[in-house]
Amino acid sequence: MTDPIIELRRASFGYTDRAVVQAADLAVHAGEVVAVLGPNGSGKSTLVRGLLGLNDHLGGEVRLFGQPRDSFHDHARLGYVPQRHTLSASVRATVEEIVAVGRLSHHRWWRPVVRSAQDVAIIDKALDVVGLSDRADADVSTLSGGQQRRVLIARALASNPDVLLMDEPTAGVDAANQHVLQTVLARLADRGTTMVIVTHELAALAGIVTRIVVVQGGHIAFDGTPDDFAAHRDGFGHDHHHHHHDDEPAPGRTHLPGAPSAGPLDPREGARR
Ligand SMILES: Nc1ncnc2c1ncn2[C@@H]1O[C@H](COP(=O)(O)OP(=O)(O)OP(=O)(O)O)[C@@H](O)[C@H]1O
Repeated sequence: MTDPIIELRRASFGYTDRAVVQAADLAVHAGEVVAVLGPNGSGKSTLVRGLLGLNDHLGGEVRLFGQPRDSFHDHARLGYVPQRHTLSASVRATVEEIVAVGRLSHHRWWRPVVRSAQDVAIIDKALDVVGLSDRADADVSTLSGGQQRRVLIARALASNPDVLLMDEPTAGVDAANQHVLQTVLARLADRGTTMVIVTHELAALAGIVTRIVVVQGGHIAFDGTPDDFAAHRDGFGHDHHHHHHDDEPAPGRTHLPGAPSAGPLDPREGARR
């Protein structure tokens, strides 16, 4: 078996000297799609950000692609879509320009950035995967929140990462756009993309997820297959049923078949076509 892409051994992460995630053991291998579940404040974001080096590493080991994280510098291999992040309204850039930023990590900083034919092809492909090819020249400030999250996923994809880490990619997104995002994630899973997805919406990822990790009170309380999870879920005190307000689909709404075009459920979209 090859080295895990991500490996934590008794790893603790937190903020200054407060350990939020404690003694976490986790190994993610190529091709896995891992859903990270758990109640609000349990430490899911802290875990994902911690393994990326974005908060304090307070103990244990973190290895990326078989190397200790401190000696790992090939950051383009990790794509990260942060939580509740949309693009600032003050950004004056087109969708395509934002996605092109994902290519920067493949250019030497001391050379002028000239976009190669390969860059262009990868950018086009990333836009296609998230269903935004037809909006490539649109100003990002004119896109809905859900579309902006898809731009950020495309930007992460454009760096051709070996693993994509996403923190609640469907949070704060309306039902129609959530369905589009689900389609995007399913397409990525079909292509064999390794993913770690923090979510409160496991049902939306059914059929995609190969493994479930539950974080509770800063500890990994469960790590197993979706079948094991289904068999054990009553042991988790129903915490994972705790819906995040942002992620809760609007009552009475049905998902539109035939994504990726978000369609008439999002009035903002229709107005702009
Ligand atoms: N930047 C920060 N500085 C200090 N404490 C923080 C910071 N970010 C998070 N925390 C604390 O860490 C704990 C875990 O937060 P975290 O965001 O990891 O939880 P989560 O499981 O991702 O929650 P949610 O489902 O609400 O996104 C919380 O007690 C939170 O207050």
